[in-house]
Amino acid sequence: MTKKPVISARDLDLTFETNDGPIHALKGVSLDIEKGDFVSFIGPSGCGKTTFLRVIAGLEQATGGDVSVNGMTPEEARKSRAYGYVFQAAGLYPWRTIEGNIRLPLEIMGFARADMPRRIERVLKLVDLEGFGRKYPWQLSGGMQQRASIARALAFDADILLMDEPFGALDEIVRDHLNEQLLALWAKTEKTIGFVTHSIPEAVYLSTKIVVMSPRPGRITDVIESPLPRERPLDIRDTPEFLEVAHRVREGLRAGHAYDD
Ligand SMILES: Nc1ncnc2c1ncn2[C@@H]1O[C@H](COP(=O)(O)OP(=O)(O)OP(=O)(O)O)[C@@H](O)[C@H]1O
Repeated sequence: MTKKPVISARDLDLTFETNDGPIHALKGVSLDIEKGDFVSFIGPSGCGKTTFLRVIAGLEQATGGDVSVNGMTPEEARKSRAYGYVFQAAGLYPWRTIEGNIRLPLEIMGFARADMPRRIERVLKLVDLEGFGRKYPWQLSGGMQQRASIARALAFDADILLMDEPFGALDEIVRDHLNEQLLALWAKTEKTIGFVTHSIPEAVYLSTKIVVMSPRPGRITDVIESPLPRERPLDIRDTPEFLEVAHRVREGLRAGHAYDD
């Protein structure tokens, strides 16, 4: 049986018209993401990672090509709450408690009030923040805030989670811990995840598929299907298989840079 991709991009182009002339942010981008895939987008600054994620999310419109998300246009998918989106900065409202922040999208989407405490409890548990719902964001560490923002993206049960460099601002130990927790969460929830990162080890550790991108114009230069098992202890990073994938990503990034000179 062939699986139908959850997200499918065909020959995407996106040119931003700016005062300094057009910027070709995406060119000829084609990719299939299957249900339950964990796909990382990696590449140098300006290669279009965020733009691609935003096109999938229906927050940006491609100027050419096609995208489908759950068989719908990105805009329809956005309206039908097909995905949760986690931004670079946790972006929690400081005047709302953690519970209040998680409740916000549920309020906007018109979920039944009576149902909210149960949902909030469940997602706080998923990100290991039980008991922190009544705290304010400033009472939590950076890593905990980022987990709270993941909980907010999970609260309305979307099958797809789009994450734009969620752990970029955190120190390495915290990041390792969150990577482990994210993998556990992914295994438990069977979500399809699109994840932007600058970090080779992070991309290799997390992903079933690694998409290497390169700038000017932003395009995909390599798609690596990970040979690593889905269950991954942190020390898998010392295995020859892991290092081999990391090497291929690094080579891909290097080739993209050479093109740039
Ligand atoms: N709204 C916009 N208007 C004009 N240009 C834009 C806009 N958004 C992005 N760009 C440009 O498109 C290109 C791709 O940007 P994008 O943010 O997608 O890259 P990125 O790979 O995510 O970079 P980073 O790793 O630094 O976040 C860049 O040259 C950027 O300046």
